[in-house]
Amino acid sequence: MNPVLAELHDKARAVLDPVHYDFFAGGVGDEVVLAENEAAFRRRALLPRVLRGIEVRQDFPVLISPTAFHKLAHPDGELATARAAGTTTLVSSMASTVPIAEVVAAASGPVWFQLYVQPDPAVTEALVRRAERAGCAALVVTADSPVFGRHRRDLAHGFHDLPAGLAAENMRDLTGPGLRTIEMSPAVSWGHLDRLREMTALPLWVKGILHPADAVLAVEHGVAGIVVSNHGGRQLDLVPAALDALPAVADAVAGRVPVVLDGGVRGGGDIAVALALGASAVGIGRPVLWGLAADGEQGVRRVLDVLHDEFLHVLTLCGGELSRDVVVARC
Ligand SMILES: Cc1cc2nc3c(=O)[nH]c(=O)nc-3n(C[C@H](O)[C@H](O)[C@H](O)COP(=O)(O)O)c2cc1C
Ligand SMILES: O=C(O)C(=O)c1ccccc1
Repeated sequence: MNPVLAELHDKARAVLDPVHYDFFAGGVGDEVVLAENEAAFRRRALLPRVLRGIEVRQDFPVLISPTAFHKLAHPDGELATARAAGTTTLVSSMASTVPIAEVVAAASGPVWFQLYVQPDPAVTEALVRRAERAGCAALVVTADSPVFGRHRRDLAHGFHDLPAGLAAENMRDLTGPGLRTIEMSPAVSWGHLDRLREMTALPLWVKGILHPADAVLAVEHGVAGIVVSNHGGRQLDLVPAALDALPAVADAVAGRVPVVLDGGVRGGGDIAVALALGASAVGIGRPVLWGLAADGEQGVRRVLDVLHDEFLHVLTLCGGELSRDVVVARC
């Protein structure tokens, strides 16, 4: 792994309360998928093209994936993440410990709002209005969580609640005074997505697609984009690595909407592999949390800078362009 990312992860592990480290680091069940997300990249090799005479000039195809409770990592929480994002799109978790309006105000680039559709439609609508008023540029509905994942590390620690003074601030005073808890609901369906599309002019993304048939349904329901994701191995521990699910989803979508991949991206080479297999960009989850815990805004900035620098380097070594044929199995 890149030594800067390794150093930030080590420092995060050292400074965080072990309960909070395990909340961030952990996955569901036996954590098979957690490990597979990273291992899947190591099972691929890049087959570069040469002598193409291309000087790479390319946008940084990275988003910050939504992760909950940044104040557990650093006192500045999501404000530090937003400041560090620069021009990188920040997908801000509905479960942020800073209200979305303050996250957007701290950011200089686009902020998208990640939403778990709530069983009470009035609460969902209030959250959408909150995101709109804040100035969010898109809504990302997470579809892979009909129930909370069973995270054994959290259960072993008895970690259920945020410490005193921290809260999921977007849930404050939504339809009455006080704090609401975030609920997951197996009743959430494509119908809810349709209602969201009618409710708001914001581009609507869906996150947590693995099956190509669901990708087709998402396109038919008018989404602006799809995030191929297994929630960083935190929901169902029997699914494929996110990278292994990507090609079939990309084929099914056939360029009609952008496809973003998240899960296990830990270096510039991983970004290149995901792009070659059909992603238009990748999302970064835990490495951002390690940067934040290790060194606040500066740590997150270092994570993004290292990934950007490595990606451009790899892309140049690959001849400047990525297509499916430049990725082969590493047997
Ligand atoms: C600590 C933690 C909290 C997360 N919280 C959310 C969340 O609130 N909403 C969401 O859609 N995904 C959430 N995710 C999933 C991430 O958006 C993303 O899919 C995943 O972390 C990507 O994998 P990576 O960590 O290997 O980069 C969370 C992940 C972690 C590790
Ligand atoms: O931990 C998670 O993966 C997650 O998505 C979440 C959702 C709501 C509250 C806290 C975490």
